[in-house]
Amino acid sequence: MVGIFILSPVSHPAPKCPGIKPTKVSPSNKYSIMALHYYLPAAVVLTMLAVAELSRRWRATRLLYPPGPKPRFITGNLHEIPAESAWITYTEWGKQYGDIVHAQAFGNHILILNSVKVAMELLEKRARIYSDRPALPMIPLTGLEFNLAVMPHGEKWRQYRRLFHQHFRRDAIAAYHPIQLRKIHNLLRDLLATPESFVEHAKTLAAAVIMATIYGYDIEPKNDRFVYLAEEGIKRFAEVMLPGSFGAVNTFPFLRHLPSWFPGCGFHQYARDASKLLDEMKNAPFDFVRQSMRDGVDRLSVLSKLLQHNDTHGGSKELEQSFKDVTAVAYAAAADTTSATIVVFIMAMALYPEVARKAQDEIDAVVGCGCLPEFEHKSQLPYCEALVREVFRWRPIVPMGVPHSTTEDDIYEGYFIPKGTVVLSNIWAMVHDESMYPNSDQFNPERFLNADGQLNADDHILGFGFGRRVCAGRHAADATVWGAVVSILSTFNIAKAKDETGKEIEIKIEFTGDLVSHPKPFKCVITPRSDTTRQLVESITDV
Ligand code: HEM
Repeated sequence: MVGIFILSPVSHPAPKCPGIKPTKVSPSNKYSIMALHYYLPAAVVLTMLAVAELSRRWRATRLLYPPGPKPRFITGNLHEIPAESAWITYTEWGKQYGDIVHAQAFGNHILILNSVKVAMELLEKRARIYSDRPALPMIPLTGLEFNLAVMPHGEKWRQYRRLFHQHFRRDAIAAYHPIQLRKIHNLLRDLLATPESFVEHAKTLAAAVIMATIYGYDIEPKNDRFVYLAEEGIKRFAEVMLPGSFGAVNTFPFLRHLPSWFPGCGFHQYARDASKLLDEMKNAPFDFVRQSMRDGVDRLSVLSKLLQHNDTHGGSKELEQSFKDVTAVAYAAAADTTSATIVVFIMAMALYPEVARKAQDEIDAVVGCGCLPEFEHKSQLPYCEALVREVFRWRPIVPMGVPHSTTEDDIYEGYFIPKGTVVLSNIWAMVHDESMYPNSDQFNPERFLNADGQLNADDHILGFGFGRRVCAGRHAADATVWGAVVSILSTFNIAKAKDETGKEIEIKIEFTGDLVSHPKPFKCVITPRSDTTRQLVESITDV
């Protein structure tokens, strides 16, 4: 508005000065005066705006970045950032520099958030500018743009996220409880048959639940084609996202324009192969559901519901594509994370048998011996709920979250955070913050209970991330993990394995250093609690 007023032509009366003869105005002079009247104010305003912007930028660049290790010329702090388990280094930096740490790599800014407080301040309260994802060149090259988890914070992401929300929000999850329980009961049978393969069984459970939920598809016990495709797809995703393998092209985007025969440009071939595989991963289960619909088989799955609705409302091919994308992402995001969390639970129970016993006493008192727990029992099992919260806290399996990035310059507590900064939530540091979780290395469900044994208010599972990009499947994940925990505890004991001399074999608490950090192989013994529970598991028929 101010600009419109200033730029409006103003009519000035000619000056009437005695003794001074008015000069005749030549056409060129006339234009100069017009220019003076009309354009000068505009030029002044534009100059003022430019100066204001420059001074804002100047002030911004004069502001300090948050504290952090001193960067080297050109490479920044790259030499100090380990390719694996970076959260350990970042937590050390947190102790030295504080809750918010700044680092650089080849001119790219990295911000590490080491406390819940700053994560809430930036990722939740300032979500408008902290909800983007870093744009890695390998993402479009491999055709991974369909993945909601790496999409930029724009209209397409909103549309996909809404679709996801419709089917995975808290009050939609109850519809999947029967599927979850059916697959969890299969897990119990598998554990009875081959307890030493508990990691494989946890993987099968996670894959089976999500495949049945989204495609209405019951996976084969071994060598399932869809599971194979999905696992290969997840591998490609992890390889593309991690700095190691494609660090060069992800750091120097111009490299993607070099031809594939150019030395060091093998990533083109990799991207082409990955793209084919990802297409197959999306298309194969989609075609299966479409074929079932043509055959008149109602698979009662997320995808068939979406397609039926779309077909009856004359929906578009574009929408159909979005359903294909969203369901494929659900599998990719759910399988690895859920199975790793269940293995963390098994590890914790072998290490802390007294915790398992307390939970078993609670289950026996509420559910009764000879019965398996149901989701209806959840509210009566506060200790078990606290135990599940502690599993998520004790060893978060996505310890660095998924990187966010900023879409605008920002200033936080006097520090300058430039547009395009990669923001990492160091969930590992947050769950080991001694001021929030004393003796944080101990597995202790009581930290989530009040003195009266009821749950306290700390129900924010930090392991699911923050803000608008918080895990879209967290309610489904929580339900599968809860169901697996109480069902296993109600029927089995978990203990450390023993060597030939009868001595317990210590479990090393070691994890892989990937985006999804899995427990490294460990031994434990899983045995039925009693003859009754053995018979109970044997009597499960629906495989
Ligand atoms: C124990 C299991 C799981 C854990 C620990 C976990 C953790 C996470 C984390 C840390 C993020 C990133 C959050 C952020 O950017 O701040 C995330 C994103 C996501 N998760 Fe999960 N997740 C789990 C299971 C699932 C399941 C079962 C599904 C689907 C049914 C799912 C779907 C997603 C999706 C779609 C995103 C991307 C959200 C976006 O970028 O907008 N997750 N998850």
